[in-house]
Amino acid sequence: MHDYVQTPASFLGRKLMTSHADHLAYLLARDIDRAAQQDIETKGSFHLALAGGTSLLKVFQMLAQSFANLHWHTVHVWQVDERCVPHQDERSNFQTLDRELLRFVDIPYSNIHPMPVDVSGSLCDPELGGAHAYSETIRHVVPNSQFDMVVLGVGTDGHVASLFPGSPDLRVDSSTHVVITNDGPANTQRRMTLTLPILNRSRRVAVFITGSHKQDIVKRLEASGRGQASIDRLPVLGVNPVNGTVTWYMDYNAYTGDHHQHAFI
Ligand SMILES: O=C1O[C@H](COP(=O)(O)O)[C@@H](O)[C@H](O)[C@H]1O
Repeated sequence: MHDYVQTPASFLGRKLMTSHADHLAYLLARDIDRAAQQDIETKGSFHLALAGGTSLLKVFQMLAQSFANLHWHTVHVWQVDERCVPHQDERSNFQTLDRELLRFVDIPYSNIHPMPVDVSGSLCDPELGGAHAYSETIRHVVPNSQFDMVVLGVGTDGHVASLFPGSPDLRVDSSTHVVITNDGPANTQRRMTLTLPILNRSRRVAVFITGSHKQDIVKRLEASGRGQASIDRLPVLGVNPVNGTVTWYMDYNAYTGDHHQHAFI
């Protein structure tokens, strides 16, 4: 006897989409494709910022396999966050992005915007001003510094991009768009990351959460209050674009865990 669970259409007041992980990756890739087609038709370009982590691998692969016909030459790809490691390092988010997506699509080199974490072997050296440089590139290339779509993951501790619980970077002023952080757990090295103010300027945000190891964080988010104290504890709660949409994509394992069968309502 299967246990049927109906999932609601919203999570924390924003749209929720649930499915099995593979299908969910397809749905998100399809939504990126649709948004890109719409924006390319109306304004001629599409600025897409992509997070790192393992959950998004399936989405990158899906985009490469099923949506390679998108007009990639008018798409700009940006990074949400990056570890301060060389691009050849397997921990590099850019390496993953390139390996799983960029090398398979027809995107011009000049439309790819890796975070400058490795400048001639100097990794996130504050003297070299990499965070400022990335912020300036965004300001010059992205109209109104407003990404058309940002795709995020969530850590089991509630971190989003490379903004970790308790980080002072969760309280930066609205003009600070890119920072170097060193606030993660002991085993995470320094990183470069977009901040909440620029994420919250985006026109569309997708948050992709899969796997039963994310069940606890989903429950904590659901039970949490709002306000700065909650954001300090669970940074993803700070993603709340005033003029943009947020869609949560959660697979059944992350959302309802042990139940076997599910249905949309
Ligand atoms: O460290 C990071 O973690 C989050 C979540 O990653 P996942 O492996 O659990 O999918 C990710 O969104 C972030 O960009 C990344 O740098």
